[in-house]
Amino acid sequence: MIHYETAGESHGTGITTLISGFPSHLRVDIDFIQNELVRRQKGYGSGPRMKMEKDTVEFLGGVRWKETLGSPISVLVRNRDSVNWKLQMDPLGAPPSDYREVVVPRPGHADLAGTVKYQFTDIRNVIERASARETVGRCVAGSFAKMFLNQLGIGVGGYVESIGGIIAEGEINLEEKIKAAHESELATFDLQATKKMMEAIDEAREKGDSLGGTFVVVAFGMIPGIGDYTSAFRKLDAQLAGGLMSIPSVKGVEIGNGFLSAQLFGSEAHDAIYFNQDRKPFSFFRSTNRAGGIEGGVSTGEPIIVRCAMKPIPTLQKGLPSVDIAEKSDVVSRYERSDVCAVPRGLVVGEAMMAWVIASAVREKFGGDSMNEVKGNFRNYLEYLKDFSTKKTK
Ligand SMILES: Cc1cc2nc3c(=O)[nH]c(=O)nc-3n(C[C@H](O)[C@H](O)[C@H](O)COP(=O)(O)O)c2cc1C
Ligand SMILES: C=C(O[C@@H]1CC(C(=O)O)=C[C@@H](OP(=O)(O)O)[C@H]1O)C(=O)O
Repeated sequence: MIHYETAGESHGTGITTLISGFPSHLRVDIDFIQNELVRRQKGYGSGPRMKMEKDTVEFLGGVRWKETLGSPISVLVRNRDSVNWKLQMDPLGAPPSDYREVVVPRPGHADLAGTVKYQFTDIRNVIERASARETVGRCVAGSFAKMFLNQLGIGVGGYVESIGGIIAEGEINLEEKIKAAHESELATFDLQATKKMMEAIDEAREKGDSLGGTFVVVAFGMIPGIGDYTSAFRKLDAQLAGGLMSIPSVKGVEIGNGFLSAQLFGSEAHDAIYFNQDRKPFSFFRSTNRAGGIEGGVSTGEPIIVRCAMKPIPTLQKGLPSVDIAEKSDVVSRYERSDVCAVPRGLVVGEAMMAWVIASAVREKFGGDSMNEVKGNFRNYLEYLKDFSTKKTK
């Protein structure tokens, strides 16, 4: 029901995002959207490009006087770096006489597979669109999803859990971890680990290498019944896995205790069901949340917890063995510039994707053309949950 698409190359004019399916009268908080884009640019380990860009949204359609109109929303974020690529990226020009095609693919990037697929000889054509520059558009779309969910009391946040095998630790709850992460240069909550992670990033940079890590994204204020067990494609866990896995360099997605649960007895792995009349609107609850808030592809009402693993950045200053696709000769992969570690930036994109997937399932459940209608349908459902919790059926 909601849909987004992005267009644009990393060094072209900019990234446009076309978003459809949001109701009218959704308040648009421009400061919030801008702040999300600032968050996506930050993080120790970011490369020179992030100092160059100053991502700023320009609305081209769908928003009037700080509210959505119900029509498709079109947003442009310009690439500041594009001034340095005018001739190389000119949509209507021709290659400059001194132009040299990129012929050495980077292992780990889309370079070789993308070039052979689209029958290019110039790897530049792949680099431009496979670049995670595109994720600025995801964060624009995700900001709309977050603003929509916030109106219904659902919030999405997250934190970096590990970088290069250094794991953040601390006996604090999820909300506290996320709050602390907002203050940290690496979006993590453990000060000691942050220091070690920064040292590891420095070491990787000095060695011409790169690092990956893990981040955790969480949705709070969930109600039971979002997503669907009746269709493979509408399962919330499947949608989340797809959305988060689509982020460049994310190679693993885990819902709740996913991989750990494979080693346990059932009695240790599931979340027993309890009842407490004082809990409103839904009186059924769990004292653990090993399932990460989803059973059978449907939200249980507990927070949704998803962990993602990002592989190390593929562009290495020291290079990796590769092959020149024109000459068919052994070479070392090329380097211009790059992030050394992008896990804190990946986290922000992860939050955007989680918000998008949940907003999509919420839109599907509650329909409505205006925010009033959405909220009315939502309130009716809360009433139903209350009845479900209080009325005995036998
Ligand atoms: C926020 C973010 C920033 C990234 N920055 C870089 C970068 O500077 N250099 C690079 O080679 N890869 C970077 N990547 C990763 C590549 O885009 C990614 O590995 C590549 O597109 C291949 O896709 P895959 O890893 O999903 O197979 C970044 C990823 C994200 C999410
Ligand atoms: C531009 C962004 O990320 C880029 C993602 C990226 C890659 O290969 O994925 C490579 C780098 O770009 P460049 O080659 O121009 O230095 C990153 O800076 C961004 O996130 O806005």
